Amino acid sequence: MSLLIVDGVTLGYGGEPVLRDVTVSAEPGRILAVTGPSGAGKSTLLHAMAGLLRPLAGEVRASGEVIRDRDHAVSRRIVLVPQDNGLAAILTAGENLQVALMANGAGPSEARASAATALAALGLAEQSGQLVEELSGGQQQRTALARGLALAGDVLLADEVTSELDAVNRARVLELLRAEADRGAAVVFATHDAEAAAFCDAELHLRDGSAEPLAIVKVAP
Ligand SMILES: Nc1ncnc2c1ncn2[C@@H]1O[C@H](COP(=O)(O)OP(=O)(O)OP(=O)(O)O)[C@@H](O)[C@H]1O
Repeated sequence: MSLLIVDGVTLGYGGEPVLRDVTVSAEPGRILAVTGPSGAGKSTLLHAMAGLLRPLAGEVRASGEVIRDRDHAVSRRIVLVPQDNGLAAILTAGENLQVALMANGAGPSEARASAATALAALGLAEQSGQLVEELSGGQQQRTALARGLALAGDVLLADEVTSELDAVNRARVLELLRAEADRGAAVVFATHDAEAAAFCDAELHLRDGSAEPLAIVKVAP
């Protein structure tokens, strides 16, 4: 399992940096909440952790290795559940999981079984054969998380994975994030939801405007 370290990272898209000099670590067995208002840079930080966005300064390391790009992050078993779900709309829920699992080295029958288990854990057993474009927003969100959990990575980066869920499913997702940490993964959870953040072990709060220094407002003992 990997310790993911963000070390003095500055991130941006060409203009003023979105985040400056951010340092934080995501530890195996723990859930780190990344909070802050809309536009504060939560997704930007997760994208850098996932190798999708190259830092302007500083570095992201997993188990001591500097993450170069997304392919490298995938090889270090860093799994991203993106805010927009990233599902293929013309495939079924089950196929979305199976394709990802097979790309990750599973054989077809193992992929089918793991996909079924992960969808069932999210209450989506009945939806496995349904096209993603026919699923509700919340069902799509749960399918994307099921795919991320099925990949059983060393690091799970979950971007706003409860925003479209009712109370029952939100509680279910938080329990599954906890189980993922208990399995030994380092879990990073970007969220607007203060109650969900309180469920996590530590919190990194990003300030709007982002020129302000960042504060870790809660760190578990
Ligand atoms: N691809 C991009 N190109 C240019 N600017 C971007 C890009 N992605 C994000 N930004 C900008 O970076 C800033 C932070 O965006 P980001 O999506 O990281 O915020 P967030 O905290 O995740 O917001 P939300 O809670 O609304 O999802 C915003 O000002 C946004 O406009």
